[in-house]
Amino acid sequence: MEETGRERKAAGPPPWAPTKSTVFRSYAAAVVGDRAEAPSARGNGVAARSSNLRAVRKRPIVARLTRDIVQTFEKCNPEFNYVDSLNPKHFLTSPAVPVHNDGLDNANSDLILYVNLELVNKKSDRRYIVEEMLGQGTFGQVAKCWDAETNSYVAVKVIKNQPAFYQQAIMEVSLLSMLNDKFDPDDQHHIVRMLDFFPWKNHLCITFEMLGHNLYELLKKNNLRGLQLQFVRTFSRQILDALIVMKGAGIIHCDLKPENILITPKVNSAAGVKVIDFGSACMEGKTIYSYIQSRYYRSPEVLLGYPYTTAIDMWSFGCIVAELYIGLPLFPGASEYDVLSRMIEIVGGQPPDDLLREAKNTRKFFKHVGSIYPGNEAHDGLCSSYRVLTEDEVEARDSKKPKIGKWYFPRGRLDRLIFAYPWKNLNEGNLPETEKEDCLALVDFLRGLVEFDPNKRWSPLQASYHPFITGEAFTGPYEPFRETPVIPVGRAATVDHNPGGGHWLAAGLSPQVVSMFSHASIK
Ligand SMILES: Nc1ncnc2c1ncn2[C@@H]1O[C@H](COP(=O)(O)OP(=O)(O)OP(=O)(O)O)[C@@H](O)[C@H]1O
Repeated sequence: MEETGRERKAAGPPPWAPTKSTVFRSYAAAVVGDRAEAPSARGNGVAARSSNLRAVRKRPIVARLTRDIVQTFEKCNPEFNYVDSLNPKHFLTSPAVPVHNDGLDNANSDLILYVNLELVNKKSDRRYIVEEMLGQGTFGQVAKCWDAETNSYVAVKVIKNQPAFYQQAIMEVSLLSMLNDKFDPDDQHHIVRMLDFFPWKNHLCITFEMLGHNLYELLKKNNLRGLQLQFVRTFSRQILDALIVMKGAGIIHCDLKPENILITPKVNSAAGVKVIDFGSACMEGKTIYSYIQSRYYRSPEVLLGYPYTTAIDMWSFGCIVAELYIGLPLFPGASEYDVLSRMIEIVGGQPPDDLLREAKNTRKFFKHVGSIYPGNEAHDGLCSSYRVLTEDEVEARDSKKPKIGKWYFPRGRLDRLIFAYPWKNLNEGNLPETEKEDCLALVDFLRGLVEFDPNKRWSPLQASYHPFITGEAFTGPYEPFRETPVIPVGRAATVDHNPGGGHWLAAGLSPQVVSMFSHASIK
């Protein structure tokens, strides 16, 4: 049941499939008061403050004292000759021991980055000067660089020097160029902008606009206490906007999580976010890998090995919305079994029988018992033929206990959880009317996202009409309009008409996005 290397291999995982998440350790350490030692989810412990001259610019006193320091030395001593190569390097990559690629790469095939290293697009002669590390991930490293041509900072992702990573990075480049150029030419839909890409010393480098902290970092800064509802709403609306565009393009992100949603520099003092990291993305209908998504945000159909669609991103999105509100991941399972057990306990019910019948991994988690198990009875009045395995049954089968993580919030159903937050033993009755309505709307919103059945789970467009998003009064459970199957615009030949466009505009969608979804009908 655990994610052993052998199991990953058997499932035909891509080399970039998420490794055991360190996020949980990070949260756990933080929650038990060991925040100082909590490793960053992105392992950017090597990120160092640069001491180079460019960085010095940011500190005015030091800047004044050291400005033109080389020229000053030269004036004092005509013999003085500054040689860049003798300057001790301030390494940003860890480990920085040269192993491969003529000593340019470390043992992990990462280019050894140091302050002031130049990454050059030889075709355009555009130079990016490395300043500090922003993050180290599965694919490679992301460094903050100075773009001398535009006099601005950019984020450069330096992909590992290995063919599989290179190939998948090419996919990232092609999907993102399609999203940027064709689906979001005016940069209105909260998707990161790719600015450039080029090979450098056998590494593919992808340049992005420079964004701010990711949402996990934001929650950490807030002591994992969750955000005010207005920010949860604003961020949710913007992420949905990006998801609408992605679904229209037929692109599944496959790794939506707080670390991949970055805060944008404030425009008119308005808070904003953008979706990043299309390094695991694929086209709908061309799904190759079964081992995808980070564990806490992994959808039931991916856990169970069932064919997946853009609906898996909506599951992850639901997990993110809940996490933004409560400050902690909704399903921080230590193993896939633990994640699924938490889903069943928090959401209530279980995946539908037809999914369990067809999924490849059902036997890892469920026992076939005949039509007697309550299963989804509370939802659809039907008994299930499948019962989830107990921990003892898993242990007896695997000869080891399944890994089960701690619970950092009160156990119970989603509605109780939202109403009880911030765990002050509140119940619905204690809340002021306005907050109660907000909470009811949030619970109802989440209900449509963390829905076990991918066919019933709301699409991004359907979710975008929920009162939690539109800000309309919440008067009762939301019934989404019926959406006819959409041929993703990425594959459709033309977009010819726009039924119900006016209505969609009322939901705050731009005419451009509305025009992309001319295939949906509003009932
Ligand atoms: N445009 C950007 N601006 C600022 N920081 C960025 C940018 N892009 C990435 N980062 C930082 O680098 C981290 C890693 O980026 P990204 O997720 O693209 O790399 P990755 O190798 O695919 O990571 P993972 O293996 O975790 O999926 C992000 O969480 C973020 O903190």
